[in-house]
Amino acid sequence: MLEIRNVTKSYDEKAVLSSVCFTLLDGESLLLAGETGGGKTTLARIICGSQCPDSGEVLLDGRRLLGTYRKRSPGELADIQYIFQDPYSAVELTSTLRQTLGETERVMKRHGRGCLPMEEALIQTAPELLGDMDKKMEQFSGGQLQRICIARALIPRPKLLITDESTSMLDKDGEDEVLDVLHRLKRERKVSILSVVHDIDFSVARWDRIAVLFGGRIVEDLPFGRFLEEAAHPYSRRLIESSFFFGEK
Ligand SMILES: Nc1ncnc2c1ncn2[C@@H]1O[C@H](COP(=O)(O)OP(=O)(O)OP(=O)(O)O)[C@@H](O)[C@H]1O
Repeated sequence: MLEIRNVTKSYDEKAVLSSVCFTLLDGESLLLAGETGGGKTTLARIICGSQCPDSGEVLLDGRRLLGTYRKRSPGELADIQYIFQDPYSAVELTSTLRQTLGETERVMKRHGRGCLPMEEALIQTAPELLGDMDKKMEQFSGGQLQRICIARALIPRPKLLITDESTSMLDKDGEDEVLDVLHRLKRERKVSILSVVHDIDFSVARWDRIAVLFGGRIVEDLPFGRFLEEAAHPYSRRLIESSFFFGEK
């Protein structure tokens, strides 16, 4: 279980996160929505260790995780994997699929850690690419690249996947395929998912919970199915209205 306790973060004395608290249970999926520039990515980076909070704690299975990558053990780093918004800049485009996935396998082995073989990871997210191991990354579509990034993230056998606007650069088909993969991983491999989003698509009712970050705090935290009716904070209501105004995707 992931537990965030009173996390604060300021940039140049501007408070971005003020005492953020929430928990994410094993195998649970949480959408983290909030205003633009509201600190969602900062919070996600603090959880995975690429940024240090000013104060507060991140705990995984009751263990306090230290500030940044350098202070975390290989096992703690393996436990939390991050999927970036832009799959094109998350990979080396001139490398082959085999090199891309093989590098993560090698790093895990170097640290003496067991891992999911790359072919098995690919079967979970993009089985149709198993015959394309020697193709270069630049030959794949954005949706395929994002699913390759998810396969790479599975190799260390993580407990938690953090996705940061990971479908926002994809077309509708690519988005649907990535969401299908994430929900299947949660269901079948019991991976917890924390998904940072700008807007909420209420037609994809497969998330367990929605939390809303506003003014540096979590102002709403409800089961997905109760959010439309029970969300009370004005910003949550705005999220709902804009979702219906612009039409569900
Ligand atoms: N390294 C940094 N140095 C200074 N300011 C930063 C830094 N990273 C983020 N910020 C600022 O902190 C605020 C929160 O940024 P963050 O990216 O976490 O928000 P967000 O909710 O993910 O935004 P968006 O929805 O637009 O992606 C913004 O005002 C941003 O400009």
